[in-house]
Amino acid sequence: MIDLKKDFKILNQKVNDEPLVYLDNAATTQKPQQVLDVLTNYYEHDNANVHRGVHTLAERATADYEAAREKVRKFIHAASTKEVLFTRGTTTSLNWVTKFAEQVLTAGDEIIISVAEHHSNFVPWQQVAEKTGAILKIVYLKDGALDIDDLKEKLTAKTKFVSLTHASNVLGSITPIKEVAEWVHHYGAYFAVDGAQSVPHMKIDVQDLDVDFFAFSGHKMCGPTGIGVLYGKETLLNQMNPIEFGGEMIDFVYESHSTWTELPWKFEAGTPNIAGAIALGAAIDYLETIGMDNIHRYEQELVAYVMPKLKAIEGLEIYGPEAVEARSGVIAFNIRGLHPHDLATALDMEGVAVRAGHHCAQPLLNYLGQSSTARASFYIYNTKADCDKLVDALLKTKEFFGL
Ligand SMILES: Cc1ncc(COP(=O)(O)O)c(CN[C@@H](CS)C(=O)O)c1O
Repeated sequence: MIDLKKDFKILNQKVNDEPLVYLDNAATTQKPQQVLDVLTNYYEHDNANVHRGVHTLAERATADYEAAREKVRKFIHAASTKEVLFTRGTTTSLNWVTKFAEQVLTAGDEIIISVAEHHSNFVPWQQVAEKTGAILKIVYLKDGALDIDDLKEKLTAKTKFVSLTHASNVLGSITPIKEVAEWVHHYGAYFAVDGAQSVPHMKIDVQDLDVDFFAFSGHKMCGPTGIGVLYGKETLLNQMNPIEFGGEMIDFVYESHSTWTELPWKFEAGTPNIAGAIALGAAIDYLETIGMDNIHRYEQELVAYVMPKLKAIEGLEIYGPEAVEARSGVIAFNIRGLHPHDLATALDMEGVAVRAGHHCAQPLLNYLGQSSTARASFYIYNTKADCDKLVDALLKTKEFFGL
């Protein structure tokens, strides 16, 4: 991978007099100049509301907005732009899926999620189970990843929804979505996938995976915050009631009732995040220039490089699958005798930015017997020198605390 840092001015700064080493990409990624320029250019030259005006700027803004939707469609290989809904991000997308679940679930139906889910794919399902009387079943782990046998055992004729993360934001484990989809559909259930930590890092083909819903966030893939996507099969989105009501999503408003417009706009009430969507399109262009397979391969190279060095640090415990090829670029770890927050603070003193906490995955941390961990997460602009700086800063931290 060529050194991409030149596209990311933000990375060219010192933190505590040390060069910044940004390793918190699972939280949010940095934005290349190419994306920032598109965002600025939109506001400087094309800004207007979409689908509502015939004047030139409105036509240009609408064309740019819908071109971004087409870029998303192509990026995830959806069959139609009708299946690409712009949302605020993964959390909103998954909440929308549970609104559809509320429509179709009845008491006694079963929902399956895993213990490794992010809160945005855990709490909404708790809520919909409570509202509908459906039963929420949890699948557990084996060797640091989803236990497929446990999933198969828990699938029954009563299973109506399965919702799983494609890649864990803590374990770095990657779930075999295509295999799971076959099992889920064999039982006649719907399958939703949380793609927040997979879409930025690997090629996604929603038709090949045969998922019913797929959610992801723009800010985790070089795009701005506030824009995300919910992919849904057209047949299901046509059955789904609108989530928000108002302008744009209507066909006709009578005094007595209203009718809805066609997909995808049925789900886009009000003025959308026009600039965010257009900038997400620019982020997709940027990532496609590098190539998603190249990105996945490069991240696995970094993980393969750093893992032995981390494992050689006495007292450092790593969570997640052993095999590098079963992992994304997320590595959660703890050092015996050191609170993760103290560890992350000490690393920050060395210019190294990692996350510490429960990573919005408290059921998982509890299952691991931990209240919190530190977490390093790599992306396209990280280098082996960044890996070496992480290891060096960890050793200095251990020395500082006399561990
Ligand atoms: C697997 C997974 N699923 C959903 C989300 C939510 O994404 P939003 O863009 O915030 O809606 C995230 C975001 N995880 C961040 C913030 S907690 C992390 O540091 O791990 C995620 O990792």
